[in-house]
Amino acid sequence: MAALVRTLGARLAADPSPGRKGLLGAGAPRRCGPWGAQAGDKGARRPGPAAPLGLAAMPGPGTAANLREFFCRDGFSRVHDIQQKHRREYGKIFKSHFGPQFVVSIADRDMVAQVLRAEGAAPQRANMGSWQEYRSLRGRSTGLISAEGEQWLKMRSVLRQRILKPKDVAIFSGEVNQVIADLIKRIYSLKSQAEDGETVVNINDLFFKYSLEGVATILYESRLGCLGSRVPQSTVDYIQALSLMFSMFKTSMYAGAIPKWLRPFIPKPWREFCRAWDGLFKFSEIHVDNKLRDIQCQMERGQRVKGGLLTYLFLSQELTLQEIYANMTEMLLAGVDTTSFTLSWAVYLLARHPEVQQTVYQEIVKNLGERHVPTAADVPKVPLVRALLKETLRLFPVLPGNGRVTQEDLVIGGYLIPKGTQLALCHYATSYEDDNFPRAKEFRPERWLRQGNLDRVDNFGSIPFGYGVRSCIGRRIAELEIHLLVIQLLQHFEIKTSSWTKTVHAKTHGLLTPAEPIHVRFVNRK
Ligand code: HEM
Repeated sequence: MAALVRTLGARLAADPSPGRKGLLGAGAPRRCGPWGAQAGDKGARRPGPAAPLGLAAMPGPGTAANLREFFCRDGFSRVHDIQQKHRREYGKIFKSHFGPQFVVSIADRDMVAQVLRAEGAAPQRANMGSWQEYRSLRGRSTGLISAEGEQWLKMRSVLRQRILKPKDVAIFSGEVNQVIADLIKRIYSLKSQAEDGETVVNINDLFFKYSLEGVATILYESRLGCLGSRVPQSTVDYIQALSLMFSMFKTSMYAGAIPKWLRPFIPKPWREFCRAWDGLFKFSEIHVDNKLRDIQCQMERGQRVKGGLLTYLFLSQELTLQEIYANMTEMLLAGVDTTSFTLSWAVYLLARHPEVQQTVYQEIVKNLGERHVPTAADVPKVPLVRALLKETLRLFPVLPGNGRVTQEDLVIGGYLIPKGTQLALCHYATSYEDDNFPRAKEFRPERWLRQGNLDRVDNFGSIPFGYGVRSCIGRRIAELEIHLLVIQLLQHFEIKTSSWTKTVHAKTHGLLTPAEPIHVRFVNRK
């Protein structure tokens, strides 16, 4: 590893801006957005009409320090902490090198807003070279996450018609409620096996199965059986591939960060990266093919074919079969851990804050009743449930940072940032700024409640689903799964800390995850 650090360090020192001529300030700007240095330029180092500074003048950790932080001090598990540390040390905008990549980090609400509001028609999130390379190696298509440009625009315009708006996903309330009914049964069964009759250990395991079952029900229009006592083998294989993908997070980061020419010397990261993807694709192909066979049978019998997202994709023929496989694979990857970790954090926060839990419960009972099974139409009647999710994602944004590659020269914070620069938007750091959220460290869901119809509680300091045309396409699915489950959990149980519930810390493991398992007591309401 030391040799790797030395080699990368030497290459970066020799070529501080790989692939970009003039990145460190040399070369004339091609075009700056009309928003320019003055608009919302809260963090500018040299305000006013002065010419923007070049990147050479931007502060930031040195290459060697950054490599040490990430590769030797396990910085990959502390991405969220490092954001805050660098924000304190270097200010709201700073530069760093990560492997062969040069990154400008932005840890300021107004600058983040400036970047995202200025996006073009097909924003690029990050260099997806390693994802794209795997796909072309195996003859597979890219999906929404890995695609760029025209290809992305085409797929996004097809998928957005079916799942982007709350009303599109409201129709899945019935299916989601069936999954919730199974989860509640499972909780009763786990409680009955516990010594105290109440404690469920490692709730993320439970919510992982719920999220996988829930999102697969919507994406594949079929049940996987994750919440039963015997999980089918193909699902077990998938879970293994998924955990390989995440446990290999660091490895897959290395797979992207390690240049190709180093692969013969360090083959494992790339090999494991491909193995994990093979498993994820295989699972999607099995379920997509099953659905396709079903539809063919129905058509042969002369029946009218009706269905959800996948059926629509087959019948409309707007995407090729390879594109359907790729999108189902990438959406499933994006839709399971994100939802399950968010649920784990929400339940943890409710257990630790009984007074908040009681207020949310009272609102549910008052506006929906003690046993009414809610649908999407009921969610606006319990604004505190929505506020709870927003506050959970503010404190524990499952994606602590996001990325954009600039598509034209930009002036941000008084610096000229050339087209093609990788930006890191530090959402975790901005979520904990008192200026953005008074008493930011405190869990106060009510901060998200609207005072009146005209009041909008938007805040670029916390945008856990991203923003704009490339924001999370599964947001409404995740919200439906989480809102409906939280309502029913609180209708059935009072959630309490167990004697084992300690303060749980966050660590970055690809996503912002609990560093320790969370155990809680589900106490029956009646
Ligand atoms: C709590 C749950 C979730 C959170 C916090 C979350 C967050 C995010 C974020 C921050 C992005 C990047 C947005 C941007 O670049 O502006 C994203 C993208 C994406 N998410 Fe989610 N997500 C969640 C659940 C889901 C679910 C359930 C699905 C699928 C059903 C999903 C599918 C996707 C896809 C496909 C993209 C890429 C979109 C594109 O590039 O066009 N996500 N998500």
